[in-house]
Amino acid sequence: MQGTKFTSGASLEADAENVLRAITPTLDPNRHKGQAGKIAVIGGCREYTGAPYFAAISALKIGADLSHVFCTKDAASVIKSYSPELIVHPVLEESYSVRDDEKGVISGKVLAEVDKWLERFDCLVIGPGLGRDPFLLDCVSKIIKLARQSNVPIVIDGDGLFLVTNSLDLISGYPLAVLTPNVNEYKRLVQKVLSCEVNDEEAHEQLLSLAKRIGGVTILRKGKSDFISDGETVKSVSIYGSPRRCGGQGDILSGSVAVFLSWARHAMTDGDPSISSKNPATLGCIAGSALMRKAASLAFENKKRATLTTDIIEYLGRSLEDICPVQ
Ligand SMILES: NC(=O)C1=CN([C@@H]2O[C@H](COP(=O)(O)OP(=O)(O)OC[C@H]3O[C@@H](n4cnc5c(N)ncnc54)[C@H](OP(=O)(O)O)[C@@H]3O)[C@@H](O)[C@H]2O)[C@@H](O)CC1
Ligand SMILES: Nc1ncnc2c1ncn2[C@@H]1O[C@H](COP(=O)(O)OP(=O)(O)OP(=O)(O)O)[C@@H](O)[C@H]1O
Ligand SMILES: [Mg+2]
Repeated sequence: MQGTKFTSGASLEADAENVLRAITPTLDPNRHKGQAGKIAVIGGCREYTGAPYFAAISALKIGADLSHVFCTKDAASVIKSYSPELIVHPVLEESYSVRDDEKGVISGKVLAEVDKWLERFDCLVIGPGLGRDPFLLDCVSKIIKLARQSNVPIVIDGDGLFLVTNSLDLISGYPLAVLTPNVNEYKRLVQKVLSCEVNDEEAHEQLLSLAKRIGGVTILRKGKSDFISDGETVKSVSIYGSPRRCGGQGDILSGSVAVFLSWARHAMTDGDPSISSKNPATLGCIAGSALMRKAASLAFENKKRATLTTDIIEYLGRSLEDICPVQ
């Protein structure tokens, strides 16, 4: 991204610390469990158990009250064993465990299990460690449709992006959808939606038109700087992160964006005038990106080359505390 039009515009840089301060709720003794956020991650299969864990535990470490994971049966006991804090639902099925003649019934059961909970969630994160099994992705398409009907915000990452890039109708025109593509995922989106290649000379305009063409979703393009657009504006978050590119940092980000998006919506409902005209999805992305990068830089200061995703997660709390101290 260096040397592009995109990075040269200093005015693009978001005032991330003030966004974090505006949307982070105070710790009020009158609040009950759940009011600081109930998040669910849809992801976790035979191959990947780390990614949904990272997303779900990050949500808790930032300050959400409850974090659920909906994953396959194979992944569930593994994810539970990482943490007793997570509520894990072993409901998803992959093709290898389902006969063709059972698919309709099983798909109905998966949907019913998720639907029981759906309206209680403030945000879903769809995709970390989901895998690409066609039957499983078909069930997840139906979950996305249900979430839309119930106006539940969704953050789409990892294999969730693989799914929606091939079925854009799932999210097109849904302003409560956030896409968090990495370099590969962004390339696939641009190719599919704009029928061209990524153009870093016109990166700002390209991101705007991508968000506009998909129809009002918010896109957080991850990279050396993160760029965020809802089709109306473009913002960047460039605060220093970490030079370590260990896997899992995007998963932290997706869980963080889910919490901050929920908090931003609550702050707006509470009538905070400093953010009343803003898009909560954009605010959630700015806050999530800034916090993830700050935590990564603190972890790197301490662990250098040995920095891993679990180390970064340990710094999420302190990073938020530095910006918004508990009163
Ligand atoms: N500890 C964990 O559990 C972690 C798990 N993680 C989880 O991993 C998943 C993939 O995410 P990622 O970031 O590796 O995807 P990305 O950069 O597009 O791909 C890199 C290359 O791999 C290939 N490829 C990927 N999946 C494929 C498949 N099923 N079958 C075939 N090819 C596949 C891909 O090829 P292409 O898509 O271009 O065809 C590209 O060349 C996702 O669920 C994520 O959450 C991460 O969050 C890290 C920590
Ligand atoms: N070159 C970089 N310098 C600093 N931070 C970066 C750089 N590249 C990515 N990041 C940060 O790391 C986080 C994850 O981005 P990344 O592109 O690694 O996602 P990802 O490939 O989806 O990760 P994951 O391994 O979890 O799937 C983002 O918050 C982004 O800001
Ligand atoms: Mg990723």
